[in-house]
Amino acid sequence: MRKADKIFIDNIHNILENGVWSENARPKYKSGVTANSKYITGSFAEYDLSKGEFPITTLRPIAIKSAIKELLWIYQEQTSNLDVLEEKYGVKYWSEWEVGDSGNIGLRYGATVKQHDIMGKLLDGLTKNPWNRRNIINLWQYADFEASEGLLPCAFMTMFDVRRVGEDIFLDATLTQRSNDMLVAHHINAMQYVALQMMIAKHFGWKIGKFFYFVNNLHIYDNQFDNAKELLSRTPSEKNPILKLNVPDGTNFFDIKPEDFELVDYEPVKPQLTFDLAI
Ligand SMILES: Nc1nc(=O)c2c([nH]1)NC[C@@H]1CN(c3ccc(C(=O)N[C@@H](CCC(=O)O)C(=O)O)cc3)CN21
Ligand SMILES: O=c1ccn([C@H]2C[C@H](O)[C@@H](COP(=O)(O)O)O2)c(=O)[nH]1
Repeated sequence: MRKADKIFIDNIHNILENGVWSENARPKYKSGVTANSKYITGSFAEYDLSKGEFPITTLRPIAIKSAIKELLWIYQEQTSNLDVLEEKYGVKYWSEWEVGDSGNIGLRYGATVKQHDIMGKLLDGLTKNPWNRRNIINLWQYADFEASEGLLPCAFMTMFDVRRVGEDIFLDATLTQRSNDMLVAHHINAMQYVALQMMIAKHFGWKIGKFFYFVNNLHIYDNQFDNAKELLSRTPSEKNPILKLNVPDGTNFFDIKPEDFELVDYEPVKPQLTFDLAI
């Protein structure tokens, strides 16, 4: 079985059998009922992208194109404006987290990237000395949290390092996430940061290396148990999906478009599941 499917199945079993229940949970369902979840802490996985190990399950369809568009909204557009996400990119799934009638999700994500010129500084650091060990994206900015309301970032820190093997330079990345709605967003989050890693690698003409994924609180909500059991009853695809970025080496980070990405050999098990999200 593919690594990502095995890890997903193991994580579901682990949460159902060894997880503990949240108390005083923040989110609520649309009905107003508190959304509790069963969770484990300290989940870690390693994927060698250069060997075709991508962090995507085949047990249900994952909205990869939407995930990549959301990522471009954050790191290229550098805005938290929902009109941009919904109208330019056609991604609707953030609307529940609008702050009042502001049209945005607060000084968070893309607005934080812009506020601190995080992407500019990251690319600059890698340009000046690829072997520096300080290539960090940190969206956990307390000053921004004090400046506006809004959901706090979940996938909040990414670190990058280069590694030479013979003639080739590989770019490795670590994504750190404080909280993850596993059935909904585990593979969305992992694959969107793999896409970011691929974009940075292309910008410099490097190869993609390893992707490390750490989640501190990995959970399944109390209204998702039927979905969890349905996923466990399925047989993963025999095919191994691979994400490709079809642009030449050296393509500027900001010139890469959603349609430059292609997910090949992706034949997820259907039908799609539906989720009543914790908001
Ligand atoms: N409880 C919760 N879970 C999340 O995953 C989440 C939040 N809240 N709050 C902020 C963002 C919004 N995210 C979301 C929200 C909805 C979908 C969703 O509905 N996904 C569908 C398909 C969407 C599509 O086709 O565009 C899915 O089946 O995964 C995904 C990510 C991730 N984040
Ligand atoms: O990119 C994302 C954004 C959000 N989530 C999930 C993780 C949690 O279930 C909620 C956020 O609730 P908190 O109470 O702030 O932890 O949204 C995700 O998995 N990925």
